[in-house]
Amino acid sequence: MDHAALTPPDTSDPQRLPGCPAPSKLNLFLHVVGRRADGYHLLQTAFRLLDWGDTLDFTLRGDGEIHRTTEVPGVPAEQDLVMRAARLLQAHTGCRLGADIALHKVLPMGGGIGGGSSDAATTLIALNRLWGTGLGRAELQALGLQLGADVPVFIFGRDAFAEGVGEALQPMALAPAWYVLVSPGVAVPTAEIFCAKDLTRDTPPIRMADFAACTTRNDLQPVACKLYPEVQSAVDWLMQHAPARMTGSGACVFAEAPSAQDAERIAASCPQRWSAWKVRSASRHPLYEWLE
Ligand SMILES: C[C@@](CO)(OP(=O)(O)O)[C@H](O)COP(=O)(O)OP(=O)(O)OC[C@H]1O[C@@H](n2ccc(N)nc2=O)[C@H](O)[C@@H]1O
Ligand SMILES: Nc1ncnc2c1ncn2[C@@H]1O[C@H](COP(=O)(O)OP(=O)(O)O)[C@@H](O)[C@H]1O
Repeated sequence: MDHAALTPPDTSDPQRLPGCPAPSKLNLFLHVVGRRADGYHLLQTAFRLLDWGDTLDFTLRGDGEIHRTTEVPGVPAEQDLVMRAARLLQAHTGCRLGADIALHKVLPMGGGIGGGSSDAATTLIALNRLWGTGLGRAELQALGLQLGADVPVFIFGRDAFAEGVGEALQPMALAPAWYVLVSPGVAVPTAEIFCAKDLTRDTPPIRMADFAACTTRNDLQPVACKLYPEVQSAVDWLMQHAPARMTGSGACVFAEAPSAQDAERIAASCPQRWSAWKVRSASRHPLYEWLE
């Protein structure tokens, strides 16, 4: 399947920000190196931003109310990370303005490609502009972390080597690449994978400088594949074409392709019961320039 590239929105109307992009991500590797006292896991991972994502429209309201104006199957408005992000920014800044927010969802949910987290990050970045609340990148990242471990990287806005629970970020220079992304049609709950008894939690830490030379893996993959056999089937299928790996806590599986044509050809041959896309890397978040 093909999709439109993400572009920055039209900013000509001070009351509206239509078509704000929320890109997806891959975890090129993911090592669990320890566990905090609160149960959260200490990770090392390489986040790669992708030129494919959801889009959101924001319209200013003067009455302080925040509404989601679109239906998102399986995500009631009150549980939507978008609504939680908007309320968090409003409370943090004491802003008296509100917004109508339309979320156009295209990313598979529970896919390990960070859709919900990216929607939340785009909401923080866009409303910070629309409301004129003036928070800087670091403050927005810290706010985003309250919503989820994956939110800060989308505000950071660049490919990153991440440590901690995913919030300690260093920029990473990665060559542009094409990927095949396969969604095996199951949603994997992140918490279930981190809770698993047989998860490897003691992978020795690596240094960012050694990333290219090291043998890496996704420590969450064996657990997800055991609990969700379709994920293992997708890895096995994609492996026939190129070295394949699961992203995040799953369920999506990806492989780098030598060219756009190869990515297209492999995606087109994906078994009918799954979805597959040709996806290009993005070196910057499309809203990167909006923050200092
Ligand atoms: C695994 C990763 C890799 O990028 O991505 P996804 O597969 O979700 O996209 C992330 O660490 C996920 O981040 P995110 O999806 O924001 O997770 P959160 O909402 O913060 O956490 C969901 C649950 O996962 C567990 N969790 C999450 C992150 C972490 N470092 N250790 C954990 O133990 C916790 O049980 C937490 O309650
Ligand atoms: N805006 C949103 N988009 C997607 N999922 C959301 C959103 N808000 C809350 N969620 C919840 O978060 C869960 C996982 O979100 P998602 O980001 O798609 O997956 P992952 O964490 O695997 O990358 C969903 O199953 C859903 O219950």
